Amino acid sequence: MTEEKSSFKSGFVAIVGRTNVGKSTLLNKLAGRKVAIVSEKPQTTRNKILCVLNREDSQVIFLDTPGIHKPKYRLGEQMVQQALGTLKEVDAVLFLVEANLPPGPGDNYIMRQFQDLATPVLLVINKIDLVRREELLPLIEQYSRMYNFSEIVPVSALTGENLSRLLDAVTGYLPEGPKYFPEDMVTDRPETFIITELIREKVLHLTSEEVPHSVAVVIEEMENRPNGVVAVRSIIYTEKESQKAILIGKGGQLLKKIGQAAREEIERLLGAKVFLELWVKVKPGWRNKEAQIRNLGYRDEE
Ligand SMILES: Nc1nc2c(ncn2[C@@H]2O[C@H](COP(=O)(O)OP(=O)(O)OP(=O)(O)O)[C@@H](O)[C@H]2O)c(=O)[nH]1
Repeated sequence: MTEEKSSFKSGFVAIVGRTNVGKSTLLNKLAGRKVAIVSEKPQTTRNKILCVLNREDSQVIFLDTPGIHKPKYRLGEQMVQQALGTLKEVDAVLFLVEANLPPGPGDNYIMRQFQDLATPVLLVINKIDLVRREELLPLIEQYSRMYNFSEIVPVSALTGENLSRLLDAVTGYLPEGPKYFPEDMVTDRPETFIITELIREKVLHLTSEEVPHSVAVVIEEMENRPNGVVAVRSIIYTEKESQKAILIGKGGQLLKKIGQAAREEIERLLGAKVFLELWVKVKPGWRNKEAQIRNLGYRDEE
């Protein structure tokens, strides 16, 4: 994890909205040429990282949560529950609607998922270039009667109007945190990268200075099991036997703690149950960079 000044903010933001509201257009415009990561792989039961937006003082990771949208076919209860779990755990939710249409059944369906949700929901009224100003106010009033939105931001994803205001608003809901992704990274496996970083972060938090910051984490295997569990096998490389012993701890206690803490966060990221297997190996001179390169080149059997 890159060291940042304490005021750096980062977090996860779920984007929801029915088809055609302009989700892709918005993301492309927000990311501009700075898009670091776009995952093309369709993932039906897992949260998909849509893009990672880097600003000077923040990093926003936008997630898609497929189970929230009005189902074209009957979604499994498990998938809906997972999606709702995601909404609970992200730092903010962006709910996209269209300025040129009144709230419809698709919008209502999504808003019903927000009931009892503590996460701030920002209403983004898109396509304001299609309506006159005086039409906007009644629409804003209509939506605010339907749900207690934390903020309402009218934008045009097409022209870019008000998008910087939207980003400022979103950043306001992010906690202080690390830069999860390097700015120049381009990969279609962002999850793999972030999982190694989460494990590494737990190692650093739960060990003393005797274990240097140069531990490397590699994902050996990642598999989506038919029961919806994502199985991850990961190796933590240390430089010396003594460091390995520290990491494992008495009776394996520390490694267990690291695994538990990392697993909870990986589950939050993927929106799925995770089975995490951690191994510690000694490899003198193993540099972190090599681990990253290896992870970026990671492939699964498909
Ligand atoms: N006038 C106008 N058109 C927009 C705006 N944003 C998106 N559109 C148009 O709306 C249509 C749908 O936009 P998309 O970005 O594909 O919508 P989406 O929500 O990603 O759609 P799905 O992928 O089907 O969920 C496209 O024709 C866009 O050009 C906007 O701010 N103003």
